[in-house]
Amino acid sequence: MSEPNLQKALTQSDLIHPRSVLLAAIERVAQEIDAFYADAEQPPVFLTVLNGGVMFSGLLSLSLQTRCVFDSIHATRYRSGTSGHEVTWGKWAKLDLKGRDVLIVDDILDEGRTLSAIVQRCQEAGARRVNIAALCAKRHGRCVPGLHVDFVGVEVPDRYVYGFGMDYYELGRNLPAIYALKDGV
Ligand SMILES: O=P(O)(O)OC[C@H]1O[C@H](OP(=O)(O)OP(=O)(O)O)[C@H](O)[C@@H]1O
Ligand SMILES: Nc1nc2[nH]cnc2c(=O)[nH]1
Repeated sequence: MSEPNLQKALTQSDLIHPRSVLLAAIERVAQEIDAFYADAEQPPVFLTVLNGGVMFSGLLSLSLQTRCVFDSIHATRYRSGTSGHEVTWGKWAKLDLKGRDVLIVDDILDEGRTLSAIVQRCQEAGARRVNIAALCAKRHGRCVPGLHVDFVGVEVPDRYVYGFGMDYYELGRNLPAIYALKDGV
């Protein structure tokens, strides 16, 4: 493949969700999360999944009333490309998750293999309750059976998407909207 070119990719993509729609969705998700944790006995662990979850995580956390403690992990399956492989772990949480409520915060639910692996590791670490917030979820029937995402911002089509944290060959993460490559690109 030739050097990835973001400007060219944008000409071969559709704008799916503009910034205004994403910001409104994040506000709604924050309210849902606040309602969910209203009776929590201890601050949940707000666990950001690097790298793509960073923009969603930052905006979401600033809109939450819930008092949280913050940590992050890095899990990747796409390794700077547009197709998935097995999950590779970078960093894991520094906090002890034993007995804690954990809210996993990620950019996208696609096939759900990354989120499934993260949930499993949190459970193995002794988390009391594990829930998931994702900025977007892809519409298709290939998601890991049994995986439940509790809080979803927006749906995206079954195409490669990027922007608002998500990369196109590591480019475009700071585009303030979500784009999808056209089929066949
Ligand atoms: O549902 P799946 O098909 O498993 O894919 C979803 C995962 O893919 C993305 O991470 P990615 O591997 O692109 O890593 P990055 O966030 O560092 O770019 C995203 O952050 C999810 O964790
Ligand atoms: N950037 C990006 N990362 C993903 N991880 C899983 N699916 C996708 C996708 O469509 N785009």
